[in-house]
Amino acid sequence: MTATNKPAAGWLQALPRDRMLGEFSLWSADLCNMERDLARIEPHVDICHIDVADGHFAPALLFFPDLVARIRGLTRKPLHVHLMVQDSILLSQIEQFAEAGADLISIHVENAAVAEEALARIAELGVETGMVVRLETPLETVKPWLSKLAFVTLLGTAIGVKGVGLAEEACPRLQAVRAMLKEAGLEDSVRLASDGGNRHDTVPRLRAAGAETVVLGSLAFGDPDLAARMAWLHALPGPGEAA
Ligand SMILES: O=C(CO)[C@H](O)[C@H](O)COP(=O)(O)O
Repeated sequence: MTATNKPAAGWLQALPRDRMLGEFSLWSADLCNMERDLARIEPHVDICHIDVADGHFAPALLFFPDLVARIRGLTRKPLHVHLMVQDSILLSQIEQFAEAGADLISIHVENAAVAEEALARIAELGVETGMVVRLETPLETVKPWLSKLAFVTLLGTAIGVKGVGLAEEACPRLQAVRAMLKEAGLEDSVRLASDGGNRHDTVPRLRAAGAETVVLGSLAFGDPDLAARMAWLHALPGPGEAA
């Protein structure tokens, strides 16, 4: 595959709305065997999720543009870049990850001081716009931005960690944002995602609370049967649907 494998404009709107989608977090791939793992997930994954962290905004140092450009050449699936970086470098990171081939770039609501310019730039670059909310951040902070977004992600754990369980408040927070979207008439235009703590027992609860996509780390890369994992995910009943 080559860089020409980038999905066409409108890819996000073309994804089904009547079933839960699976984003796979490439942080949980075998980092020394990324090409092998990308080939294994290609027939199954809905969106590839790429965490970028600068060691300040979030504790880890994760992914960089040249690596994402290489990944772009190895997959036809959409690349969602989740930027966990300080305000001062946000715009430059947006430029670099868009150039590398990102299809959706999410910034944090906690980047509020530069968020307006950042979201405008993401859109100008022809990339879908997303925003992520840390677990401890009040949900009202995302409300003013909703009309500018195609994607909202709520963290279900502390920022920038993996291997930890879902926080109790994750499901009520999803329900609250789902209600906010409905009230604003944006339910059909903004997708709601949950990132962190996604396990076999927590994902059905997140789906019932209104999550439309979940970021899977070990639940995907540790599963020998991805076809069955995705069939399970796609069949989970949504809010108000019978189990
Ligand atoms: O992006 C993430 C954390 O920010 C993923 O949720 C992370 O890769 C989770 O891994 P796991 O589900 O194995 O804990």
